[in-house]
Order: sequence, then structure tokens, then C-alpha cells
Amino acid sequence: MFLPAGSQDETGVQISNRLRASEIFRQVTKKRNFQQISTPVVEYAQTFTNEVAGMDLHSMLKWFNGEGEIEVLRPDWTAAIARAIAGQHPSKQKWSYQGSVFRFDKEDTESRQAGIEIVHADRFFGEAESLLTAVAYFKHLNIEDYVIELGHTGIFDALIAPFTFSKQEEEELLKAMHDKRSDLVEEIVVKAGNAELAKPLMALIDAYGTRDIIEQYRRRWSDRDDLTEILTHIDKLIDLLEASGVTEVIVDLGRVKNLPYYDGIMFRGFLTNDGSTCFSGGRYDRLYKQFELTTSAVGLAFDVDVLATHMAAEKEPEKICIIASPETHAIAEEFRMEMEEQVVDIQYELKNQTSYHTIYQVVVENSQYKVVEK
Ligand SMILES: N[C@@H](Cc1c[nH]c[nH+]1)C(=O)O
Repeated sequence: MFLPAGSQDETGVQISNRLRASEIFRQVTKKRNFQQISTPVVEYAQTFTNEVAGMDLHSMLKWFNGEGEIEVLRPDWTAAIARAIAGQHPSKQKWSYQGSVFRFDKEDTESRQAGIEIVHADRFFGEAESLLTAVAYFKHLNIEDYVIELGHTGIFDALIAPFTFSKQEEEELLKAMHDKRSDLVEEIVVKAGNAELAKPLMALIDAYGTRDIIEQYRRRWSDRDDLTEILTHIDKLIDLLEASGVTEVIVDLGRVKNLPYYDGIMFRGFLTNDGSTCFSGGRYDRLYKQFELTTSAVGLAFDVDVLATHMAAEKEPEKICIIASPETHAIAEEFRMEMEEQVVDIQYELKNQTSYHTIYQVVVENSQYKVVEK
């Protein structure tokens, strides 16, 4: 039997690492006073595709229900949580969650996320707490080789604001910026009759690196208060991260949103050894407008599958086997219960001696059962 493309079984170290990553996430977020939330895996498509959330129905796993409504497997936690907590008292600000999201536009259809959302809180506070929670989580996972990247939706938006693009052109432009395709960016803006935008946008594609890039662009944009304000904002977050011991922070001024609801700062975490993205997030105040709420909302989600592949495997515990029989199984079980640290297997017949460190057997001595080393 085969599996559909994008689905896969999981075994061994990958599962135990993933479960460990989940448990550590639970502990780290509990300690930081996040409240856990879970939403159903089946939702109306509308929660994700409405005008504000803006996600693409094509990439979702979907079907019609009996009433002719489209239902989907949760493609995103952030929009689902916004739906779930929109009616909650504003004093409830910090939420954490864990579970799968399903999308066709990724290599794996199912990916397991562990994330946080901070709503109704001071804006800088929400961003700072999101990032510092990520830092604390890395620390508890013993992952040291990571880079945090900061970007902002406002830069691209401000640069293209004076120009006219059709919805489709804008989408193409976003994609070309996202893929850092200078050639396409030039082609799209020229074709749309906005050739003067080509140079600044193409420069923006290369505007990434260490925080020096901020100083460079502060000079370049000295006459633009809106853009300078964004640079100062990013600078403040880098100060916070550096003061908290994070040395690898990069800025990508040309980054565009990877989810339609982002509106403000965007974060990403990369693992240095292979460059894989292990968390992603940002500000999305807009998402609450659909519930007539003007508020602050920011968060991020880790890809637990990616973390699990990069975590060091747990130390193998001592493995023991007790040879028993139907008559002595209960005696073996009693012995097993006393072994707290070890992995204890019981077998009636020893099949693979080499997979155990020590082998015990149940014997009769003076008409009493006893467990002795074999
Ligand atoms: N839902 C986003 C992550 C996120 C959480 N909060 C804000 N953004 C994602 O799947 O990439």
C-alpha cells in the first residue's frame, strides 16, 4: 500500500524528538503564563479565505459538507485562533497551541506546529514577548545555532503606494520579491507602466544582512519619516534581542509577507546548519477587524517537524529483558515496576539477545518465584 504524495510515516528518533519538542514547548509557554488553546481540525473554509484572512483556497484540503458549505482541514492556526478568541475578555492576552496544519503548497501536506499568539497587548510588548519566548524555547531545546530575521510589511507597501497595480500584478510582484527575482520584479513594474519603481525595488531585494543595513537605509531614506520609523522599530527589537544574548540577528528590508494577513513586523527563525526555517510569525492586527475589533495581535509558530530533525537524540537508556511465561508474567511485571530508569521488555522467548544490555529470567527457588540475571 502506498501513501499520497506529501504524506509520510514517522518512526524512531523523529517521533521521540518531536514529542520531546512538544513537551518542552508546553513547559516553556506554561512557565511564561501562556494559556493553552486548541481548535478543531475541521473548520469552514471561510475562516481562512475571507477577505481579511485572505488565504488561498487552492492550497487547502477541502470538501463540501451536507449543506453545500466548504469545510477544510485547518490550514493555519492564527486565523482559527482569532475566530475562537475574538469574543474573549481583552485581559486574556497570551495563548499557546500545538497541532497540525494541512496545506498542499508545502512539501509535506501535514506539518506540526507549536505556536503563540499575543493579542490586545502593548504592541512592542507583544513582539518582544514573542521573540523572547522563541529564544527561551531554543535554549530549552539546546539549539544554539540559529538566526533570527526581522522584516516589515510596511516597507514594500510604502514604496509601491504611489503607483497603480492590478490585484494580479501586485500578487505577481509580491511573489517575485519573495523569491528575490530582480529580473521578474523589473519586468512586472515596467509592464505595469511603473518603471521608476524598478530601481528602488531591485535595491530592496539586496537590502538584507546584519544591522548595518539599517544605518545604510536610514541615510538613504532620511527624507522619509514613515520608513525611518520602521527602521527605528526594527532597531529597537534588535537591541532587545542582543541584550537577551542573541548574537545572530539579520534584517531583510526587502522581505514581503508570506501570509496575506501580516501587517507590520515579520519574524523568521533559521537553523544555521542547513538554513531550514524553524519558525515564522509577525503582526496581524488586521485579522481582528473582521470581528469589529481594533487591537494588537502578534505571534509566531515553530515547525516542530523541522526542530525534531535537528535535535540531538536522547541518550539511550539501559535496556533490559525479563524472560517469563504465562505463569510468571505477573512476577516479571512486579520486577519491571521497580526499574524506573530502564527500558524493560518482557518476553516468553528471547528472540534477539543483542538488543538488550541485561537479561533476567524468572526462576523457581524453594518453591518461590525469583527474578535473576541470566
Ligand atoms: N500562522 C503563521 C505563524 C504565525 C503565528 N502568529 C502569527 N503568525 C504560520 O503558519 O506561518
